[in-house]
Amino acid sequence: MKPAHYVGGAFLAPTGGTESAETFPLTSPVDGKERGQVPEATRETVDAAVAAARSALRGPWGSASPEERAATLRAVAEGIEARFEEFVDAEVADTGKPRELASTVDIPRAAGNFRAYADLLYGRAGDSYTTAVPGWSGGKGQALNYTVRRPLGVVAVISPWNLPLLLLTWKVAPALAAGNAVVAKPSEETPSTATLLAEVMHDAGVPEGAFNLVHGHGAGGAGEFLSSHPGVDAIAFTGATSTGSAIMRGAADHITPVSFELGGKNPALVFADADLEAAMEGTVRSAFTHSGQICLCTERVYVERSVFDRFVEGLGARARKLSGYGPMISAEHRDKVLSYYRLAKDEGATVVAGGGVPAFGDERDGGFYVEPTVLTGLPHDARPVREEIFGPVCHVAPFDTEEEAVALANDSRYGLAATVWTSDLSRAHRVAPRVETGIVWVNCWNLRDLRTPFGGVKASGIGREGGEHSLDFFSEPVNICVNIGE
Ligand SMILES: NC(=O)C1=CN([C@@H]2O[C@H](COP(=O)(O)OP(=O)(O)OC[C@H]3O[C@@H](n4cnc5c(N)ncnc54)[C@H](O)[C@@H]3O)[C@@H](O)[C@H]2O)C=CC1
Ligand SMILES: O=C(O)/C=C/C=C(\O)C(=O)O
Repeated sequence: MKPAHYVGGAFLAPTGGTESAETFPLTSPVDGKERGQVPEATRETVDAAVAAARSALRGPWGSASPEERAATLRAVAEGIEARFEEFVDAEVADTGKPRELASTVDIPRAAGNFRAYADLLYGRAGDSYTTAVPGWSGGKGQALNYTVRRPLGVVAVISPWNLPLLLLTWKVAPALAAGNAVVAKPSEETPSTATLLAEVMHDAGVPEGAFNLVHGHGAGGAGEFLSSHPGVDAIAFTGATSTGSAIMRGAADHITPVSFELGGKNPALVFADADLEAAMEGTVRSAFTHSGQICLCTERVYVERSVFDRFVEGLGARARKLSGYGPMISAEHRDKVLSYYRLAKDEGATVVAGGGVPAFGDERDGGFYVEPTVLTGLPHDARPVREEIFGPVCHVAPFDTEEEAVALANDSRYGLAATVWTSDLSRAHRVAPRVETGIVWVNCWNLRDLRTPFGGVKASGIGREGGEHSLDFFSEPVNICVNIGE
């Protein structure tokens, strides 16, 4: 399968139609070798995609009923499931992530995203108020106010490389459910499952122009052309906080609304009363799943002093035993993560586990792997403790009081997700609401119910996605006031 743009219901050959001959190489993170070429969308291709989306809103897609839209979403979910292994192969090839992760999380969740929003469409209720008509308005009796929701129009979806199909569909599904037309731009590192999704959309009979796909880079490329496009009515983005700022600057010219899910420096608080084995196992998952390349991953662990040594020893031993993990997405990202490993050592960190590059003695030595790493001993203001690394690494520090634990967790520019490990129910309910993040897990991590609000505070994002929250973002409430007289 070759990555291709999908515009107005047609796949564009890299050298045909409005497309230029420009392509860029796709590199395998597993062995560093080139795996193919990806077309780079020109400004004209992005214009064509936005125009196709606009025209779909005037056609059958724009007049489809919620029931018809729900049926379309279900057909897409079934289409993904029918080609499940192809999707898994493509996601594994692009990211190098363990096959088990792609087949138990990424691809099932992508189909699940379409099903969840098909179901949610049936549960939507609107406001309705009966209002007395005041004498000063020249009338009497009553008026009926009710609210309908109108799609925003053409929605740009810009997604990252870490959970490529999961995060793309997490936005595309509610955007379509709400009746919008979409132009999607996946990460340049991971174009394959998005192209398969376009094939599924095509085969499922999604009306032409309702879903469009353009490939290419971000700054100065397809991402920027799309997010600053005057024909785009809303932008949904997941990725780096710095990219969010850049997109916001472009969006400002057209007052385009944004939904942002950005970076994190997520804390875990481990109290002495916690089930320590469960906390260690949970932290291994939260710090090292997908080699730490999930925005929800734990990078700061605060442990009550009386159990600190035991926790560090247990976490370090588990980290050293990890095998079968995947690589960083690119050489550039590997170098970034390794620069933080070096910085931590230079700043006096104790390396409890990892800290370098693994040697496999096979093709993976040409890939972009780094070791799962546990650090201690850095001051709270050290850069590796404050900045998002986005790799398989966490720093563990002790605390003495609940107050101090909460203060340490909150002393960050980010506020995406936190985990609290305690067996004291009162403490759990006391601490969780005081942690300044959009999501707090108690005695678990990344346990997801797709109806719940998902997103971050501070530099971790703007708005919430999930369930009704996504449908609210992707539609505009319109109040209709009818004078019904006496
Ligand atoms: N969910 C998260 O929080 C994620 C955070 N990151 C963080 O971002 C760092 C860099 O990873 P990248 O994939 O390069 O993330 P990124 O934020 O640069 O890219 C995400 C998406 O935005 C697009 N993009 C980049 N610059 C753009 C611009 N100026 N205008 C419009 N679109 C633009 C990219 O092409 C890609 O589709 C990582 O090291 C990590 O720290 C990366 C991926 C996910
Ligand atoms: O929606 C999920 O379950 C996971 C979301 C993860 C991210 O947003 C991320 O890693 O970027």
